[in-house]
Amino acid sequence: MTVELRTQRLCWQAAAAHIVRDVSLYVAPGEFVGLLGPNGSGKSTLLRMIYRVLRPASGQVSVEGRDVWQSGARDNARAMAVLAQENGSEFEMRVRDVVLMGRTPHQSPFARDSEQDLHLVDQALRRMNAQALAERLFSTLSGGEKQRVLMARALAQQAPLLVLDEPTNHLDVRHQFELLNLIRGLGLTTLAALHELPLAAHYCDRLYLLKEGALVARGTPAQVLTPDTIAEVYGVRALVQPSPRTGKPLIEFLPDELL
Ligand SMILES: Nc1ncnc2c1ncn2[C@@H]1O[C@H](COP(=O)(O)OP(=O)(O)OP(=O)(O)O)[C@@H](O)[C@H]1O
Repeated sequence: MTVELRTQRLCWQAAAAHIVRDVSLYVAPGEFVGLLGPNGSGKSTLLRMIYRVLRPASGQVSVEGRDVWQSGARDNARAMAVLAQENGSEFEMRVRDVVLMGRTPHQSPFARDSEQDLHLVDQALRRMNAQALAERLFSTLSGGEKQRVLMARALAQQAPLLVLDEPTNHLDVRHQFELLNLIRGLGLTTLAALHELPLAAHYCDRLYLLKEGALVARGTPAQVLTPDTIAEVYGVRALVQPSPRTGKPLIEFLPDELL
């Protein structure tokens, strides 16, 4: 099953500051959409309203037409798996039990973990190449290992929608590719905040670009990742040309020519 995600005119403010302004976006069933923007542009705040941690000042979030803020936490957890930025590094739990938390929305209260739950946990750990960590204490893992385990927890949840806040954070280059290949291969509806423009260009079907809380560009990677837009939003000069191999935008940053 795949689902669609829609936000309509989402706003959030802190004191008098408008942190997210009027953001309407759409992720089609099975689409992998990237959310880009500089530090502090509002990506995490927007995602937190989508995954129902931060109540919007105004606007709506709906999954398959159902308003997430009108639905229960359990229904939402079945529909949406989340990789948040605050990564729960305080967990004093075995890795296997952290991943098992992903099964909670499917379990009835006080029920024991089923064979199916344990099987899905093993499968998710294998997919994230983290089986060897299963018996370790989560708090003792490296940053990248934690990230892979939390991604395994999101996979074990078997939700049709993934909302990911910087999923490649802490990952080395090979693990970044493995994770993004995996996400693309799952074919789930996915919205991911990303910092690495070259990765977004290669992996995402479409992109939304935030600046100071508002959307300033949307479209395919080739439409969004132009030298002018990168200069305007990030203050960095870049050369962009289609890859001879994939046709997707190849970005060469010019780090000595900051604007
Ligand atoms: N509770 C709050 N009170 C005041 N300001 C806040 C609050 N939460 C977020 N902000 C501010 O809102 C802005 C957007 O923050 P947010 O974390 O959404 O940005 P981001 O695009 O995810 O940034 P980064 O790329 O650095 O992770 C920042 O300037 C942040 O300091």
